[in-house]
Amino acid sequence: MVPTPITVRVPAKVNLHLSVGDARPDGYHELVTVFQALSLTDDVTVVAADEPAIEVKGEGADEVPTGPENLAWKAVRLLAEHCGRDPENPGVRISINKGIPVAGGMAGGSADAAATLQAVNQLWRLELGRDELSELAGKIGSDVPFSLQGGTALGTGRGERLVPVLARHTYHWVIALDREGLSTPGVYGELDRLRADNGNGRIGEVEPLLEALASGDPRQLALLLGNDLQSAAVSLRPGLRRTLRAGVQAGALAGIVSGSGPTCAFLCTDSDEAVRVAAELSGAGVCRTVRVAHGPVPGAKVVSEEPAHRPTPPQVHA
Ligand SMILES: C[C@@](CO)(OP(=O)(O)O)[C@H](O)COP(=O)(O)OP(=O)(O)OC[C@H]1O[C@@H](n2ccc(N)nc2=O)[C@H](O)[C@@H]1O
Ligand SMILES: Nc1ncnc2c1ncn2[C@@H]1O[C@H](COP(=O)(O)OP(=O)(O)O)[C@@H](O)[C@H]1O
Repeated sequence: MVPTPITVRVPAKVNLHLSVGDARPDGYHELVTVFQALSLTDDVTVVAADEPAIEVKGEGADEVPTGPENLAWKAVRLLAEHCGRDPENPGVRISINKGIPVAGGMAGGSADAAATLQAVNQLWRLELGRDELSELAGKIGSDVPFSLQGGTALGTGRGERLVPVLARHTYHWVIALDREGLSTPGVYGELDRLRADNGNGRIGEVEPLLEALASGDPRQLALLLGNDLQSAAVSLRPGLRRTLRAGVQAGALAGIVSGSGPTCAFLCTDSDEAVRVAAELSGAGVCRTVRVAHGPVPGAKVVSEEPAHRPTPPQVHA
């Protein structure tokens, strides 16, 4: 029988609010964050195969590991252990098509892990429920549970404890990608260093932002976007200051570094304005490339389940 591949589409995220507490004894920082899933996506396809393998295509594919460090592999191994299969020989081939910038603070690796959990759950007919998958997701990385869930959500703990948030509106974003990524632990470490040196300021409470999301007014939301990691990302990549300024000068309501950066996200009033801001920003020469996106969008979702080699349909000639 021809094996049936399963493809899951999974979104990037931006943190609308990212409040970072002190480092915990385990090295992680206590967070209060609001995630929003955006329409930049990766597609992850899994198929049963004698020889396990991983293939990565699309934007930034060269920078993504194809060995055991790939978070998609970690997801397969974890799921294999969980259901009593051999994690060394799970019999799965994975193909990742990247649309989410790599090492950009948009949780691309986490997204691939979430998509793989979802896809392999279906491939092996495990029927694990949402809560069980989310618990496994949290073992892979702090952002993985959100990539599964999508939408808009409040995250606490390491970011893995989630509560959905009411968001009444579709928000329109311009995403400015930088030439090179930043390391997440490196940015957290830089924040600790800045705080030890000068008591670096902290963003306010999350409640006003939650109220703005409930109201659905992008102008109100724009005033409340905040990210404690932004100063650390800018300290490591000073050029981001110019990018953030250029987006607002181009007409965005506000700009923010996405998570640990260096991607910058600009909130716009509507989709036409986002296209206009994107065009102007791409001409300003402050970033590698520019995308438009909207959110919230759903989390990891199966988009196709079809035979790998579909018979060619008969050709009809006019
Ligand atoms: C900063 C955020 C914001 O959503 O994402 P990115 O912007 O990088 O995508 C996350 O906190 C990143 O989450 P994720 O990328 O899943 O991180 P993990 O694999 O769990 O941890 C990688 C490293 O980041 C640091 N880390 C992560 C989460 C956290 N709450 N405190 C931390 O200090 C630790 O040094 C940890 O070893
Ligand atoms: N499937 C994957 N896609 C992208 N990066 C991955 C993947 N698996 C592991 N990585 C590693 O994770 C690092 C962080 O990538 P990514 O998750 O895209 O960014 P961020 O943590 O900034 O959101 C990359 O530099 C890469 O080495």
